[in-house]
Amino acid sequence: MTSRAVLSAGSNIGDSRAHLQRVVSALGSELRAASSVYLTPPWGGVEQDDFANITIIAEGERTPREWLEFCWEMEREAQRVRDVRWGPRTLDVDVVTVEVDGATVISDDPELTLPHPRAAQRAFVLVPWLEIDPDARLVTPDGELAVTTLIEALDPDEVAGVRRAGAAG
Ligand SMILES: Nc1ncnc2c1ncn2[C@@H]1O[C@H](COP(=O)(O)OP(=O)(O)OP(=O)(O)O)[C@@H](O)[C@H]1O
Ligand SMILES: Nc1nc2c(c(=O)[nH]1)N=C(CO)CN2
Repeated sequence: MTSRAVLSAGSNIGDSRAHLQRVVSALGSELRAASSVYLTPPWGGVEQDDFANITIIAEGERTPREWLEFCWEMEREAQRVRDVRWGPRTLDVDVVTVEVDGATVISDDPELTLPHPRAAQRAFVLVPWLEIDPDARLVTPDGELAVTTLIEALDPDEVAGVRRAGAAG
């Protein structure tokens, strides 16, 4: 079984670039592509510092659940404290979507919902993803859509707020 995961990582506490870089490094030979680091205004209505975000493509023999466990492990290592929903954090790693043997995995399990139910609304996920995969597509409740189409549907100010800040690392 070969699986391909798109992961989104964000940080707005501490050395954000270092937190993101550790995720990239931890993937080792499973890393296929990592976007530049983007500085992004906070999404979700909580007043807080801007985030640094990256989107990553990884490939390996992991099940979807094992990709989630990788995300948890990364968050644990960054000593993330669960506090305010959509609030500040040292590191947040989400599984955006997983393909197993070329087919998109669909799951409504609250512990691992796939594709991630809010990814289509998040410029901080989609813009970096497009950088590393110009043909990226996401399965949404409205069908499978090109990431470019999803970005066009977002608030242009939100998209413009996602600023490339240089290579990861
Ligand atoms: N696709 C997914 N990727 C990561 N976590 C998920 C996913 N689907 C469900 N979850 C569950 O969501 C729980 C809460 O995640 P987390 O605290 O990172 O949420 P959040 O970052 O505040 O919000 P959001 O889910 O909107 O990014 C996780 O413990 C995990 O079990
Ligand atoms: N720009 C941006 N906003 C967020 C982010 C994030 O990674 N980037 N993560 C959040 C946690 O769910 C809430 N809001």
